[in-house]
Amino acid sequence: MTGTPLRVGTRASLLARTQSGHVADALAAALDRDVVLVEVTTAGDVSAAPLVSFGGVGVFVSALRDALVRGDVDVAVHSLKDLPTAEHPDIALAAVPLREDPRDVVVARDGLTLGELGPGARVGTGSPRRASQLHALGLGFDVAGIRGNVDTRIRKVREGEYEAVVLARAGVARLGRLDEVTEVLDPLQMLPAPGQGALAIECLRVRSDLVDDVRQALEDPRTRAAVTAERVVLADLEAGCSAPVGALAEVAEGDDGDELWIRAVALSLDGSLAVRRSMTGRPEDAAGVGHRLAEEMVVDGAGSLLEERVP
Ligand SMILES: NCc1[nH]cc(CCC(=O)O)c1CC(=O)O
Repeated sequence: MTGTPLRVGTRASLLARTQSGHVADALAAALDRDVVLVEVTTAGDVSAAPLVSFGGVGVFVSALRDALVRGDVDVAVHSLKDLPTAEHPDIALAAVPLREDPRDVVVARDGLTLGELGPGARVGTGSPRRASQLHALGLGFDVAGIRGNVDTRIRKVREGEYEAVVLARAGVARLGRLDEVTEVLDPLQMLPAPGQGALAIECLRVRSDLVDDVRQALEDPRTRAAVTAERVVLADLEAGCSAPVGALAEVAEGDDGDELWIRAVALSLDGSLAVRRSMTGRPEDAAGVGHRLAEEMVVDGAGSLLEERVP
């Protein structure tokens, strides 16, 4: 290996460093180059305030993007679900690697499942999407906000502060903590966040050779199609609706080539109202499928879920 090392920017958390480390190894092998990880601290890592209080989804992402734009790093690795749906003018989503299992999981006391927890059980999540779907189960959970990394959240169950927490399986898996999981949630009951379990590898658009190399090295076209459809649904619903949204698309071989299947839900915060829809289409038309699905959901009332039910 020769030349200057490729600088891969990562958040400093253990989860981020673990997933970025895998990306760095894969890039080093595919490009036959030295690769170094560069840690970038983000507002989301520093503040313990609820995420919604300081600008929502973009907080984990902007510091890494700033480092790309400044030229401090060549490549940035994010959890794709943390990316804002709007494209950045100067930054390309160079690659979407094969995603992990996108489902949510439960870590509950005494090995319990959600169905085995009693009414009034205190279940921790900081995500409106998870909170509303927990309420929608109708089990009377006391859904309470929680912050902190995966480790902290699991510890809060151990220490009795919460009877259960809901987490992304992908994050728990990347940290090697799957033995703590007491239930893997069926997407029928808990649709994951759009892009959950997938990584986003970004580079500056002007560095088109690097964009090509990174795509060649890491891209999984089926994951790209799936997350494209999911994120289009989110973007379209965000335009006319601030309700929590879950979406999960899968691409599988059909009789006539690959087929994309997507399910999505938008809910009122208290979970009492939900619009659920699914659709199939071709992976090449992933964005089109997402647009049509969102349109059907709006016709079904997704846009007015929150306005009518402000608590
Ligand atoms: N919200 C923060 C966040 N961003 C990505 C993951 C997990 C990994 C992933 O979904 O790719 C998590 C933790 C969680 O939701 O449990």
